[in-house]
Amino acid sequence: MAADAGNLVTEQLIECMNFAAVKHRNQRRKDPDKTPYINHPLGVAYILMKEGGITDVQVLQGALLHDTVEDTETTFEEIEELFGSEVRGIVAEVTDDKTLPKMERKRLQVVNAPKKSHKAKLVKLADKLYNLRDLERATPEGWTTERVMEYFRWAAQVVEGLRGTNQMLENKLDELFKARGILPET
Ligand SMILES: Nc1nc2c(ncn2[C@@H]2O[C@H](COP(=O)(O)OP(=O)(O)O)[C@@H](OP(=O)(O)OP(=O)(O)O)[C@H]2O)c(=O)[nH]1
Ligand SMILES: [Mn+2]
Repeated sequence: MAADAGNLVTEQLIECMNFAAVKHRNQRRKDPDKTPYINHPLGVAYILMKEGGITDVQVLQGALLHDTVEDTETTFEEIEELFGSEVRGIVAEVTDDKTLPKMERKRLQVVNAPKKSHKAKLVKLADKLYNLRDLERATPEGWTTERVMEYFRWAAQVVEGLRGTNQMLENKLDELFKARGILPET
């Protein structure tokens, strides 16, 4: 790759990391340590690169920004202005409508997963993989064992609709589901 092209990609990614860090600056994860929220979008992009083999810069940008509109005051217009329409599109596809009741949002994720673009499906697979591993690592404050198990069962339904997208990520998700008895052992 030409040096200039490489520098552009580096700049695009660092712009997103900084934007997400600023937007999520006051947020913490739900674990007892109150981990900074930014660890999550960074980790989702890291999973895509290191475990999914993904180098598509727009997918990685989408991963870094994927919770900014859903969880902060960020707008889609802002994302488009700074990062372009394709990144805006990926973020829009993975953003839940927080005005809907939680059960409806959860149901829509299952129903809509198969209709998502390939790039949005990649971000969703890595998001679920990160969150399930996070649940294995620490139980969010106030969550019962049953609620954790319910999240695994729901995530497995969403992942059903994302299959055929990235075998490496899907295999790692399947290992987690199997360990919980959610998929039949093959
Ligand atoms: N496992 C885990 N999740 C945490 C933690 N802190 C925050 N979260 C976030 O909580 C969401 C899952 O919790 P839920 O109770 O199911 O959903 P809610 O936040 O919308 O109410 C995920 O949102 P999301 O990334 O938008 O994904 P999704 O689950 O909505 O698809 C996840 O990123 C934590 O310590 N552990
Ligand atoms: Mn997320």
